Amino acid sequence: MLIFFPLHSSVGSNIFRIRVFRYMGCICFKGKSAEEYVAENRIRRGKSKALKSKLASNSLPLIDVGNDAVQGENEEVQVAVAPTVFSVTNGERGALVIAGWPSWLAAVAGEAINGWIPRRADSFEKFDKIGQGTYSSVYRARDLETNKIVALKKVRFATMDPESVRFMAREILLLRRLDHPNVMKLEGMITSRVSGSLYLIFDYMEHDLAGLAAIPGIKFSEAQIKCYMQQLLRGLEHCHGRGVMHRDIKGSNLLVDNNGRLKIGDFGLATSFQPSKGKPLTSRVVTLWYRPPELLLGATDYGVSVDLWSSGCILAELFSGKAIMPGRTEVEQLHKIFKLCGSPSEEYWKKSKLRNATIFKPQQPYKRVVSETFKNFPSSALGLLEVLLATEPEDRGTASLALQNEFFTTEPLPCDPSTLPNYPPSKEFDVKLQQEEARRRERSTNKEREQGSVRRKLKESKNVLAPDANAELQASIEKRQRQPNSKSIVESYNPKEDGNSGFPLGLAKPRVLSVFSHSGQSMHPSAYGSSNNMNLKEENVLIGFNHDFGSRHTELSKQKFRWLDGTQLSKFSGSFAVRGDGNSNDLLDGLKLHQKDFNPFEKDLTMGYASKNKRFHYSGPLLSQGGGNIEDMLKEHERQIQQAARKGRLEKDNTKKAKKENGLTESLL
Ligand SMILES: Nc1ncnc2c1ncn2[C@@H]1O[C@H](COP(=O)(O)OP(=O)(O)OP(=O)(O)O)[C@@H](O)[C@H]1O
Repeated sequence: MLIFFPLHSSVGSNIFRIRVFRYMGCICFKGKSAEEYVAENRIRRGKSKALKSKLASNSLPLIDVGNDAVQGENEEVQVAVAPTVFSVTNGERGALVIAGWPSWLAAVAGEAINGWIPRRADSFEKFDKIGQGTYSSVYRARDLETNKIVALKKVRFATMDPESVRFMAREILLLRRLDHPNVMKLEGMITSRVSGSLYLIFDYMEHDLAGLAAIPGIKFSEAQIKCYMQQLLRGLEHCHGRGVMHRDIKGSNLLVDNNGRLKIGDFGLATSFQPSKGKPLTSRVVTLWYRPPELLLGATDYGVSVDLWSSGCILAELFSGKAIMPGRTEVEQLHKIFKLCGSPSEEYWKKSKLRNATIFKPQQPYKRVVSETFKNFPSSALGLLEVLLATEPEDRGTASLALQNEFFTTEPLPCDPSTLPNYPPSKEFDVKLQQEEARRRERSTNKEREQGSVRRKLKESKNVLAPDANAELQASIEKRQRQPNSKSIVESYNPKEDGNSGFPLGLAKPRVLSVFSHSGQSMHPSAYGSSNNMNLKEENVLIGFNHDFGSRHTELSKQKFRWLDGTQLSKFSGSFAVRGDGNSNDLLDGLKLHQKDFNPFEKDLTMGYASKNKRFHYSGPLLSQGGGNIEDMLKEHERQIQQAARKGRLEKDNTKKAKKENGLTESLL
C-alpha cells in the first residue's frame, strides 16, 4: 500500500489537483487505483461542467501528496473537494490517516479535516507567545514555505477524550464554513500521525480591539469607530448568513492588523443555528459584560441577535472608552442592563416564558435611559445604539440592517481601514503582561512607593479588561484534563439518559456544588456545615453538581441538578449550605419548595462555587423565592462577595505571615 506524505497543501481551495506518485508502478488503496478510490470517495471528479472545464484547463491549485515514492512514474489525479462538510465513512477515515492526520482526530473529527492535508511543524519557525486563551496558547511564527508571518493557535484538548476532540472540531468546522475579509480565516492545521497536538494556522494580527482601546492616550475618532463597527457588522453579516452565531463578541476577540483590518476571531463558543430545528441551546455563553438579557434570563432558543447585543456594547465602549456594563455576576449584570436599557415589557415576560423570568422580573419596571446616559455620543451613534441594545431580541434587527443605519451614511463617514494609524503592540495579552510586570516590580521594591506608581499605571490604562467568557471554570478544565475517561454531556443533553438518581455511566464522581437554601439562594457548600451535621435521611434534596469536565462544551452545560435522597447524599464528602439559624429543617423546607419550582435537570440554576485556589466565584444567578426583589438579592449578593473577598485577603495575610515566620526560623537555623 502506498503511503502518502504531504509536502504542501493549498487549503482553502475547494478544488485540488493531487499529484500522486506511482510506487513500484502501482498505486492502490483497498484494491483500487488511487484515481478510482478518489473518485468513489466523495472526491468527485469532474462532476459539474465548471469543474470539468477547470480540470481540462489545468487551472487548479496543485497539492503534492507524495515525497516518498518513485518519481518519474507519476501521474496527476485531479480532485475536487467540495466546500461543505461531509460525514466520514470508514474508508475515508483510513484515507485521512494516510493523508497524515492522527487517527484520534480522523476517528472522531473526520468531517472537520476532510479534504485537507496537515502541515508539518518543521515547515514553520515558531517565535514568541502572543496570546493565551482558556483553551489555547497562540504563537507568532514564520511559514517557511511562504515566508509569511502567521499565528499558530495550539488548541488544548484531551486526545483520549472523543467528546473533547469533537468539540474542538466544531470550531474548525465552523471556521471552514466562513470566508470573509472580516472573519479570521483558518488557513490550515499542523499535526502529524504521531502528534498529540494540533495547531490552527491563521493570519497574524498585530492587535485586538480591547488592547487598542486600552492604550493610554488613544481616543478613536468618530470616523474610526464607524470603520471598526462597519467591519465588525460586515463580518457578523457573513457569519449569520452562513448560519453561524459567534456567541462571544468582545474586544479581545476582534483582531486588528497593521492595515486597520478588523477580523472576528475565536469561534470556540460559536454554533451553527437552524431556527427551524428548535434544538435548545445553552444560555451560558458570551462574556458576562457583553451578554444579552435573554441569556441571563435563561433563554435556550435565542438567535443571532445575541451577537448584535454584544456589538452594541462594543459600540458604546468605543465611544466612552470603557466597558459600559462591567457586572461581576449574572445578577449584577442583569441589574446593570435593566438600569440602563429598561426592563422588558409585560408582553415580553409573558410570551418569552424564560426560565429565570419569575425570579428576575422586577416588581417595578425599569425605565430606559440609554440616550440620557450617553447624551455626549453623536446622535447617529445613539440611533444605532438604541437598536442594538434593545432589551427584547426581536427589536435588534440584523447585522445587514445595522449596516444600513444612518450611522454609516452620515458625515463623518467611516474612514478607510488603511488610513487608521499604526499602533504599538497592544493586545489584551500585552496589556495583561504589562500589568503583571508592574505588579511584580511592585513586590520587589519598596512596597509603599511602588504601590502608588502601580495604581497610577493601572489607572493610566483606561480600559479595564473583560473577564474571559468562562473564566470561572478554568480550574475545572485542568482537573478534567487529568480525567480522560469521563463521559461528557453536550448541549443537547438529554436528562432521560442518566435517570433521576445516580450518575451517567462513566462519569467521574461529581463534586457537590451547591444546594438551595430556604430563601432559594445558592450557597457555596464549603462555606457551611457538613452533611453529617444534618438530618437529611428521608428527604430528597436538590443538589448542583460539578462534573468537572475540561472541554469547553461541557462547561456550558456542566452543572446538572439532581434530586437525591439522604442515602445517596451520604456518599458525598461535600458539605451543605444552611440558611438562617443553620437548622437543617430550614434547608429541607427550602429544598422542598424548590422541588416544586424547578426541573432538577435544568442547567445553570446556580453557579456559585469555589475554585481550587479557594477563590469565590459567583457567576450564576442567585435564586430568590417568588421573584421580584432584585434589589434585595443584589444587597445579599454584594454582602457575600465582600465577605468572600475579606476571607481571601485574610487567608493571604495569614499565608504571608506564616511564610515570614518560616523564613525567620530557617534563617535562625
Ligand atoms: N490570528 C491571530 N493573530 C494574533 N493574535 C491572535 C490571533 N488569534 C488569536 N490571537 C491572540 O490569542 C488570544 C487567544 O486566542 P483565542 O481567543 O482564539 O483563544 P481561545 O482559547 O479560544 O480564547 P478564549 O479564552 O477567549 O476562549 C487572543 O485574545 C489574541 O490576543
